[in-house]
Amino acid sequence: MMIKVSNVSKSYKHKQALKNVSFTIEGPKIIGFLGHNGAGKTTFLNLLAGLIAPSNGSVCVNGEHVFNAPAILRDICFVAESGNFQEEMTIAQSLKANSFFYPKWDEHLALELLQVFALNPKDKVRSLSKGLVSALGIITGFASNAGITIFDEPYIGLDVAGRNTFYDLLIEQQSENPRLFILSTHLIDEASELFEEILILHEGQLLLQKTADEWRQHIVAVKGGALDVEQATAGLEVIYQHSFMHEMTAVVYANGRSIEGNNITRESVSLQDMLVYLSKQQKARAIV
Ligand SMILES: Nc1ncnc2c1ncn2[C@@H]1O[C@H](COP(=O)(O)OP(=O)(O)OP(=O)(O)O)[C@@H](O)[C@H]1O
Repeated sequence: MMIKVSNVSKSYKHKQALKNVSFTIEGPKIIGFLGHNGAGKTTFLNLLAGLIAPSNGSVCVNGEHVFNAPAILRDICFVAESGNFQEEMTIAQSLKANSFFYPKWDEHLALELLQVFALNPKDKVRSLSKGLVSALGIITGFASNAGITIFDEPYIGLDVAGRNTFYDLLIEQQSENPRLFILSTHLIDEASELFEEILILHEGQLLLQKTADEWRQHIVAVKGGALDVEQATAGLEVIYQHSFMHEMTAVVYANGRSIEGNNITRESVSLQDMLVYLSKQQKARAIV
């Protein structure tokens, strides 16, 4: 599956949620789609699921626009943050309705996962706790077998055990039946080992797109005296830079180059920290 996003902007009445965003993702792969509150993640995921149209630009899957394209949408399953289920249906009815919609639906997996999450198929969606609605979303997402499966904050209300079950399922499904999974979550460090590629949005703009290897091996925080750090990182892509007195921290994309110098330290950067660095850098740029 290939998603091509070209110059996409999306405005609501008083708010521009996405600003000229372009990128390409190719799967199968597990993608981490990250950003602070209000960054535009859900807006983009709604666009990708064909639920809303962009104000400008295009979102294409395998070369076709997703908006108003019923055939493509049968291969894209969007599990929304709030749980997009009919409240009056029972769990069994909800799963049945989805099985009619998604041509590659895996009934056997759906039944197995009902037991894993201890859901009673006769219960009405309306009666479920937040965690159990999340479980129903997780079951629907995996059983849909859709080429693109999107989980937007899939485990609200689920405890650690439930979240670990989700992570295990994601790994198991990706090895048995590889798909393009897109996962948007605030629990970044918890999920970061799963991601094969990361996209970070900030205030409607794409700040970073890197594979997990690029991020783990090549993104480095260099700390030390300002002149030493500047010298050691000269010519590299700077993700974040901050000086205080004569000390400096620079987070750089080393791209295979070794970073040498006197009186400097080099540290790897967790994904959670990178998100913080990126948004601080954006704020600093906005002030300048
Ligand atoms: N239907 C809407 N009408 C008006 N503004 C909206 C609407 N949906 C989203 N927005 C605004 O667009 C911006 C992006 O929102 P969006 O929900 O896409 O962000 P997000 O990254 O998913 O945030 P969160 O992590 O908090 O869910 C926010 O400022 C939000 O208030």
